Amino acid sequence: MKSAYIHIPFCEHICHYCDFNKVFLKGQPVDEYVQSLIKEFEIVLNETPTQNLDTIFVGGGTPTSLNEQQLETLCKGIRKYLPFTEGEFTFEANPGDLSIDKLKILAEYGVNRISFGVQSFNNELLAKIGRTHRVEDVYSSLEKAMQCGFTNLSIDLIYALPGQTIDDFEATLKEALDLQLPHYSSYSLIVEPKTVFYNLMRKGKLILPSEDVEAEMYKMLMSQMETSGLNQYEISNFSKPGYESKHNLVYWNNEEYFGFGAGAHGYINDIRYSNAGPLKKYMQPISEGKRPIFDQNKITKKEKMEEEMFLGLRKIKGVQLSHFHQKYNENMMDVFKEPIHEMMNRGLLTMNNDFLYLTNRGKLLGNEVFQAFLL
Ligand SMILES: C[S@@+](CC[C@H](N)C(=O)[O-])C[C@H]1O[C@@H](n2cnc3c(N)ncnc32)[C@H](O)[C@@H]1O
Ligand SMILES: C[S@@+](CC[C@H](N)C(=O)[O-])C[C@H]1O[C@@H](n2cnc3c(N)ncnc32)[C@H](O)[C@@H]1O
Ligand code: SF4
Repeated sequence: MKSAYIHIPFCEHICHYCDFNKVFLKGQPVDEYVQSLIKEFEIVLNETPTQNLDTIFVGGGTPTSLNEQQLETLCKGIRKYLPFTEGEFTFEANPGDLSIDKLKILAEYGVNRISFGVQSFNNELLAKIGRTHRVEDVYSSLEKAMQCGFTNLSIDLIYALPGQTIDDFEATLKEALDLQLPHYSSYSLIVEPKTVFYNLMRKGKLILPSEDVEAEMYKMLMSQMETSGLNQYEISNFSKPGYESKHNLVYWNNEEYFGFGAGAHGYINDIRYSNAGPLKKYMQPISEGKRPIFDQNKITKKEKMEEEMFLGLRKIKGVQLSHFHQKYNENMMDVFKEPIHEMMNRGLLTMNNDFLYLTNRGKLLGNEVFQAFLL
């Protein structure tokens, strides 16, 4: 499998929790940015010819903050330069941003999956975390998307938000699940440096649910998803059979992908790289026909094996011993003897005949487990 990620770094508002690479849309050189992206496709594909991509993911920032014309130009450029015939083609969207005209353009160019940043079904909480959409927008956006023929729809939720109670999250989950979508992602809030929430926290003005409450919310999430027939396939991701996000599985399976756009990261021919994040630093080299690389690293075999574990253990089915042997010609139980034993003794990892995977307790302490594999 091979993929492409394309980053659109514009947002019509900045949420209080978000530290992704993004800028306030107003006054930005959006047309020039779209042209730079297309030029970047051309430069990179020239340098690294590729047979076929299995998935494309346009994320952000907010891809749907582009206007109709910009969306169409971008989609045309994608289809012209990226070798993609069939597979998963996702756009991220903010509820309320998608007009029928925009949806028609996406459909026309082969987009077949939309992931909406819903976050919560509580209008008060939405306002508190700095979102501008309201619950009504979620319903109208989903309805429009379905009208335009989209069936592979997903929503993102965040839990353990400031002031959020277990009952509140339960109500949000119920509304989300009543929609009977084929895919859901639900992340626990991370308070990231340089965000509004971080500053509030430092001043002691951010009241967050306790760790115990957060763990309760996660357990409730898993059990409600299961009751609704959704299969947990990764720490934070749930789907109906066949609707797992193939793009994200490329990351967790430690496979390769191009990263296009400001701040995007990629992994091609054993090199992990990231593009320059600030718009000017991204666009300048491209205008001279050069790649906008900020940093790159050749990945050694040892690092590759570590990443295989670090990423692969996020999947609920875990990492496969026979696949590891086939890929690296090494025995996983030898290479990672110590962390595997330690994590198994602590009841965080377990094993069946060919898979090493997280226990229920391990799912709650995932980050500790993943870290242990960085030798
Ligand atoms: C970077 S956003 C981009 C998509 C779109 N602009 C949006 O806001 O929905 C992708 C997802 O990351 C999640 N996310 C962003 N910041 C987060 C944080 N600090 N903690 C937990 N989840 C976060 C949100 O669920 C969000 O939908
Ligand atoms: C947090 S995930 C949400 C995925 C969503 N839940 C789904 O199922 O499609 C998506 C975000 O991760 C970030 N992201 C993903 N791949 C990336 C890459 N290759 N380079 C930079 N950022 C990336 C982007 O900010 C993007 O909005
Ligand atoms: S969460 Fe989405 S809309 Fe909000 S600032 Fe981040 S990228 Fe923009």
